[in-house]
Amino acid sequence: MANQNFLPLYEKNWYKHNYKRVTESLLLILLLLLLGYRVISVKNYSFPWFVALLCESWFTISWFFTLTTQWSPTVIKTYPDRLLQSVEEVPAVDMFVTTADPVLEPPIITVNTVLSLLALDYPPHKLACYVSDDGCSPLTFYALQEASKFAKFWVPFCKKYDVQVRAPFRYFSAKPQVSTVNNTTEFKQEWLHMKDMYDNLNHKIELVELQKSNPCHGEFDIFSNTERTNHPTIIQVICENKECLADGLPHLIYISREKKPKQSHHFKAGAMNVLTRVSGLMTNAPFILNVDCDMIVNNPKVVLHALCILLDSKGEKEVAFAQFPQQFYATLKDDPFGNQMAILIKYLTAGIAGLQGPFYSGTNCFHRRKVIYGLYPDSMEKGNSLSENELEQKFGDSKEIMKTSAHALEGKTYFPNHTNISIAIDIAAQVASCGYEQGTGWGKQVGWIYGSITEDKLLGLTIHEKGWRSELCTPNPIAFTGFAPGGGPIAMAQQKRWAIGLLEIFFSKHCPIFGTIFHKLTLRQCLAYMWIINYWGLKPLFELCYASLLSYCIITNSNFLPMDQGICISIAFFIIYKIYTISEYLSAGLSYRAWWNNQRMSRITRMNAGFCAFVCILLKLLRISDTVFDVTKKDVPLSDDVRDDKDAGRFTFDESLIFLPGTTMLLLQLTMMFIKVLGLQPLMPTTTHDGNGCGIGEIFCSVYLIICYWPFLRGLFETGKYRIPLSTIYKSIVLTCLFVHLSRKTVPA
Ligand SMILES: O=c1ccn([C@@H]2O[C@H](COP(=O)(O)OP(=O)(O)O[C@H]3O[C@H](CO)[C@@H](O)[C@H](O)[C@H]3O)[C@@H](O)[C@H]2O)c(=O)[nH]1
Ligand SMILES: [Mn+2]
Repeated sequence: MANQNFLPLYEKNWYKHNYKRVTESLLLILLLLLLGYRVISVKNYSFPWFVALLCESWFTISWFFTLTTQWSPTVIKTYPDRLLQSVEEVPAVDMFVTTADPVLEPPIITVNTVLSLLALDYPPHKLACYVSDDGCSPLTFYALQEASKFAKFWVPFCKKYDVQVRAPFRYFSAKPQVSTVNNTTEFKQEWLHMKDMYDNLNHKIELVELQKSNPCHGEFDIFSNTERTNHPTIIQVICENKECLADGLPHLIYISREKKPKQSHHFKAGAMNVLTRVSGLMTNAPFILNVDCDMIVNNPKVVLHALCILLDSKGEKEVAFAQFPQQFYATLKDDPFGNQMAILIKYLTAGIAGLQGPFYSGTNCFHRRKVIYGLYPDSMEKGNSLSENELEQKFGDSKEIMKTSAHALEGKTYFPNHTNISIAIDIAAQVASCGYEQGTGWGKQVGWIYGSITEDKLLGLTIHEKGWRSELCTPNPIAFTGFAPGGGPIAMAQQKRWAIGLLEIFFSKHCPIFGTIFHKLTLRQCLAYMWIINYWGLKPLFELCYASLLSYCIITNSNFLPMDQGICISIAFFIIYKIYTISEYLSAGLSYRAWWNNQRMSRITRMNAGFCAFVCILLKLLRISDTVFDVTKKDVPLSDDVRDDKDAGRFTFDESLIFLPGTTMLLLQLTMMFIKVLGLQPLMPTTTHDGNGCGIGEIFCSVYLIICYWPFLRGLFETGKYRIPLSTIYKSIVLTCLFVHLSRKTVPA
């Protein structure tokens, strides 16, 4: 199947940001200077001085992670035309969609994602779409059935008029694009007709949702007496392209794996493993695309772009997966919640792509099935034939799974009876049961690896550790777009989950440092993994500590920032860093406002989510409580013109403890200002050093922090969901008093 031509199917170009590199190095030098200054100025030695030294050392290490990660960015260009010329027949691709809760993830969203997949520009008989429903919801099933009926009209319409965005809610939310092809009455009529049909579909799904009348009759019988956490496996073939028609539709299969109460289901990773096995029995495609239920296809040629990488003669031997970035639709202006990650994608992700390859981000990714089955790059050429015994140990005792897995590992890409999907259902139900994985390699050496709620990073890491590379693919138009949760409890909980998951990886045997020492993770890739673990999980603690130090110094009238010329280093760092980040935003075509919003939000999210994640990890390490994957709530997207809503960019709060660190930090800084302004600081402590009280530097930082926490400051006085709940405020007051009291205790009378 490899590309016979000599022309590569994709090209990779490294580019240099010289100016950026110089600034980054300068910042590193300044940080080192500051550390050096702290160490040599013996006369300043004091408790705050040492804590500051510790935090700043960590910030220096963090900066080093960032610097190496974005040092050598790359961009690749794919050539789908060359691909089509060089292969006789394109390979099959299995597509996985996961959904977990019909309330948090309204079925209409999943339906749109599925429709955008069914309408891909790729031979439909080579595609199969598997939807995993961890919610075991008849509504989701019903919605998919209706969607499949609608798809019979929608897919031909999209292909006929070469529609770009094939998720109807996005397509109909914009005005129809007028071009010469579609500026006809015929098109206009069809457009109206399709819109009518879609509205009808939407209406039907909403109606069932409203009536909550679970349609538990006929085909829905299977859902009677089921509970979300207690039900047998349900697998239904919603649409089967039996004759393998090239103008038919892809197969569509609904799967709700067996659940039993009190059994660990491993959240999304568990769902992905069931999907892998069931699809292995049914279609066993050599490539797997997986998306979250809200990640719609935005570029119908994605499969071709991904295959350019995976089928390229070099890529075929080295590249395990092709990752597309996570980008978002219907985004708010100027990124008020700092969650659009534009800068992260532009600089850091591109930088990682220049190393061993981008992290697997859980969605928008094409995997090789054999790599998921545990293949090493060295076995790629000779193939990997396992004995009967080994197969059983790894893949479990289903004869069919053993057979199909062996096929996949040996690279026999076409499953012999790929038309007999319905026949496989009974066996499929068996491999989707909760007991199947017991004593097998699933979740350990095979499939999605268990042990972290950011299962994506963990799987990607184990693949990189085997010596595989990965590639980042950024076609134009953007490949996939998804839903970005706004600012407030939902986003905060998501950030916390990421932080927890990354810390879980750090504190496990899969820690990237071991990956470099004992396996084939390259050093710089290890540093890139350390960058992400640090950014979400570790650094927030030091930030919090640094911020508390500020308050401590103001209360005790001491200082931790240099009082002499040393302060120039800090000031220079602050100014250059700010200019550096502003220029990053401006050169990415973003505004000052977007820059400021991101600066501010990164203080807020890091401290709140990061600190809570740390507490959760402590509880886990102490075996007091385990971590859970809380699904992010997704809203049905509004059309483009409705989203100028003034309140959309306002921060919201709820009772959750996640806002406690931030609220406390704000109250603490405000109290400090009061103490300072009213002159309530203790007199100059009988210091051992030169005895300067707290200086202008501390005051400046404190004011800066208060400005960053503006949404919280407003939250103290707002109403409704924009208000910080009183219970949180009370708790923060108690903590603040405690902090002030303890700090004062340390001052000798
Ligand atoms: O028990 C579960 C929990 C979640 N999911 C699915 O997992 C996906 C991601 O969940 P979401 O709540 O949207 O989390 P995000 O934080 O938005 O997801 C990001 O982070 C996750 C890891 O924390 C990755 O798995 C995702 O791919 C990545 O997009 C969704 O399709 C869910 O339906 C399940 O199938 N079963
Ligand atoms: Mn999501």
